[in-house]
Amino acid sequence: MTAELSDSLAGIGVLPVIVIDDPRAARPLAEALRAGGVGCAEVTLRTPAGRDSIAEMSAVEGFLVGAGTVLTVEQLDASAAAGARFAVSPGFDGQLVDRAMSSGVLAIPGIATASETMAAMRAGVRTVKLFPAAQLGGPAMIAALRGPFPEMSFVPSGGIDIDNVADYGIDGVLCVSTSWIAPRAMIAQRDFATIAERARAFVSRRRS
Ligand SMILES: O=C[C@H](O)COP(=O)(O)O
Ligand SMILES: CC(=O)C(=O)O
Repeated sequence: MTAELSDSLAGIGVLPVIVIDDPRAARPLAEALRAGGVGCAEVTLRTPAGRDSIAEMSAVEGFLVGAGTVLTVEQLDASAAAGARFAVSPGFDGQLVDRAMSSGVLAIPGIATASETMAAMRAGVRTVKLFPAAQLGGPAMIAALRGPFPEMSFVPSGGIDIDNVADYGIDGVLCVSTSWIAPRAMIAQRDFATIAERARAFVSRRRS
C-alpha cells in the first residue's frame, strides 16, 4: 500500500509544502493544486490549523494528503486519524518511523548525512527527505548519496523554487518538495487562481 503511494508521489513529481492558518481554505487549496496538475500536498503541523486542514483535504476526491513537520508519535497518530497518507519529518526518528509503518502511513523522514540515511534504511525506509536540500549541496549531494545508497530515493526540500527545480531532474529524486507553489500569505489571501498557475508552472519546469 505504501509502495503504491510512493509510486503516486513519483508520478506527480512535486510535493507542495503547506503552512495554513485556516482549515476553511484547505479544500479550495487542494482543488487549486489539482487543477494545476499537482494532486498532493504536505500540510505541516506548524500551525494549529494543520490537522483539520489534513482532514478537509483528505475528503477531496483523488487528492493525496500527508502531514509535515511530524515531530512526535502523538502528532503521527493525530495526522493518521485525520486522513494523512504519508508523514514527513525534518529529521530521522526510528520511533516515528515504526509508528507510521504500523499505522499504514508512508514515513518520509528527513536525513542530512550518510549516517542518518543508514539509520533510516535499518528502519525499513526507502524514501527519505533531504533537508535542507539547497544548504546541503542540492543535486550534487543527492548524486553523492546515491553512490553508496543506490536503492534509496530522495525528496529534496528546502530552498527549491521555480528557478532551480530543473536542476533536480536527476536519478534518485522521487519528487521535489517546495513551499514556492503555495506560500502561506497567498493561501491566507485565498489567491487560489495564482496558486493553480504556480503549480502548473512548477510542474512544467520540473519536467523540462
Ligand atoms: O519542509 C519543507 C521546507 O520547509 C520547504 O522549504 P522551502 O520553504 O524552502 O521550500
Ligand atoms: C522541514 C520539514 O521536513 C518538515 O517540516 O516536515
